[in-house]
Amino acid sequence: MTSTTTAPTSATIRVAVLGADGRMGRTTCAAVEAADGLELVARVEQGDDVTAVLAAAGAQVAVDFTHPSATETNVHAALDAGAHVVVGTTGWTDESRGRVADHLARRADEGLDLGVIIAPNFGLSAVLAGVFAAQAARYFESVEVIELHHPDKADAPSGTATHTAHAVAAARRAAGVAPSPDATESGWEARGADVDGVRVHAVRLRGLVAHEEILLGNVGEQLVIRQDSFDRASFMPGVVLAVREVVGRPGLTVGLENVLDLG
Ligand SMILES: NC(=O)C1=CN([C@@H]2O[C@H](COP(=O)(O)OP(=O)(O)OC[C@H]3O[C@@H](n4cnc5c(N)ncnc54)[C@H](OP(=O)(O)O)[C@@H]3O)[C@@H](O)[C@H]2O)C=CC1
Ligand SMILES: O=C(O)C1=N[C@H](C(=O)O)C[C@H](O)C1
Repeated sequence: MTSTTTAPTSATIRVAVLGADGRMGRTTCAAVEAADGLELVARVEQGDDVTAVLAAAGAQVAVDFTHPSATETNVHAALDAGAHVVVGTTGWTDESRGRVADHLARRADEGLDLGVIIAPNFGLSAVLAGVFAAQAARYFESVEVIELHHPDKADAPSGTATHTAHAVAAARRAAGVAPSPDATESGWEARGADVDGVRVHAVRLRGLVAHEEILLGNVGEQLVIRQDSFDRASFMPGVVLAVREVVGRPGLTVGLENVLDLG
């Protein structure tokens, strides 16, 4: 059931959380309530009319931690309500991001400069791991990505690993590096997903939260870049930062590294 509060106070950013009953939603609601200058005005759940709830609550920023099948619809509904959006949910493609960019452009034409930040990972260790991997990628003959998660996760490979693989692939293309060598002739199902030419392996294991390794190899040497989120609290500084930033950052931003000026 949706709950809202009314009566805006001037200096605060009014925040709605979509997927409020989920693992990330619950943690985000608590982080928003604890953060200076943020006020939690709506907890939105499956079946709610997102545009109506956000408008009634006077939400300035919607934070989406729902499901890959729902997140794009939620973002359009939030933009219809005149809210900026911070998205942590995975499952985005060039096409769905393009439709959000078009929606933002239409709102800007109507005189409303809104921002959307889509970040596959809000954890600093994961953001830095992706940036470091992209920096290192051109210097190694081989690169593969392993992501490891709790077994209740809906999607594979993870949004973070997909984002990392694209960044690594782009860096290697820009530097003219050849594809990773691979003499595999059979058993391709054991070699992981092909994401932009980079092999990505997904592990699901009880006890894990969210973890990523980028393996880079040359003759006689290996570099392993690894990050671990042991607790969902690790995502919260990034979420709070994105909420504060998005109100002054019109248009679409993809990846927290760009908010942190690491991109
Ligand atoms: N960017 C980041 O740093 C992180 C991103 N994630 C991503 O966030 C997403 C959510 O993860 P997690 O919290 O673990 O998942 P959960 O399944 O724990 O929570 C998802 C919540 O969203 C609800 N929901 C589903 N569809 C809708 C909808 N259409 N409108 C509103 N609410 C909806 C679910 O309700 P119900 O149970 O009724 O279906 C549930 O309460 C995933 O895509 C995950 O990969 C996770 C961690 C960090
Ligand atoms: O589902 C999760 O838990 C996580 N999802 C995101 C992803 O798919 O990359 C971020 C983090 O890895 C946790």
